[in-house]
Amino acid sequence: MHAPVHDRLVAPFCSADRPDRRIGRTVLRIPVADSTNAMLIELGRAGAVDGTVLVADEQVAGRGKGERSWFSSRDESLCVSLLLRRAPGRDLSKATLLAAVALHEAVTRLGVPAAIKWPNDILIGDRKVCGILAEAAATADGDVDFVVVGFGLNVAIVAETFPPELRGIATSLAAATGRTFDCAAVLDACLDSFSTWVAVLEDRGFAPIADAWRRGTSTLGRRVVVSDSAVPLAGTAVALADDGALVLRDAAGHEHLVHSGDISHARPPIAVATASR
Ligand SMILES: O=C(O)CCCC[C@@H]1SC[C@@H]2NC(=O)N[C@@H]21
Repeated sequence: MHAPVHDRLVAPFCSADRPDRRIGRTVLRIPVADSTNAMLIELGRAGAVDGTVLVADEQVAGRGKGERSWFSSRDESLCVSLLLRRAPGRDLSKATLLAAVALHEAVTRLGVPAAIKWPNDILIGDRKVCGILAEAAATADGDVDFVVVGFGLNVAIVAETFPPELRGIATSLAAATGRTFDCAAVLDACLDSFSTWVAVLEDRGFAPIADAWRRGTSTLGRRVVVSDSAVPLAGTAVALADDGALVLRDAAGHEHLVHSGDISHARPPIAVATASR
């Protein structure tokens, strides 16, 4: 049985106490987390303030999308969660796309060409360098109390360290570029970027986030396959709807809204299965 999260926190390794920052004024650090998302939800229920960031040196039960686990490597990847209490950041679908925009910006500002795959994977080439999982915590009445946005960013993992099933589909900043990156500096860049984009959302609404997402994505215009839909669904990704759904046009010209789930980018030629609305 673990001690309560509060008792396991240690001094942060990146610049904490930055009042200028919207996200990460308070950075909490834990040597070993099961899941930073799970722990920050626990801290949020205990009253952690809006914008609190939790970073783990090591994460042993990282949660991925769709009940999957998330692989990380001590000192070679960032496992980070941040807490959004205030509207409109507390909206799960907005937070999901905002996180993609913020992390895409942080990675490209580090000089690494990257792209967003719908809804919020960050790719270098065709390989995933960063995954994002936004989770909502509910009040007793069932309303959203706060949202926790977690991201796992592969900073310095070398190709051979990835488990066999991830080799060929995952990469890290260092593996993709041959350069050296410092986790603390990368975290700083990410928190600066989150701070900027949360402020944009609060001041100007969601439209600038959606526009930045559209500029940063490699999904639009591509043929994609929805892997976990009940009916086989494939087609061309033609737009991002205002609510963050992906608009998919199938071979028959019918448009489908994909609100959640996983897609894969297909390389042509593909056999396009069609499905009606
Ligand atoms: O499947 C995905 O692409 C999402 C992966 C999200 C992983 C991060 S690592 C930090 C945070 N804590 C977790 O348990 N998951 C997220």
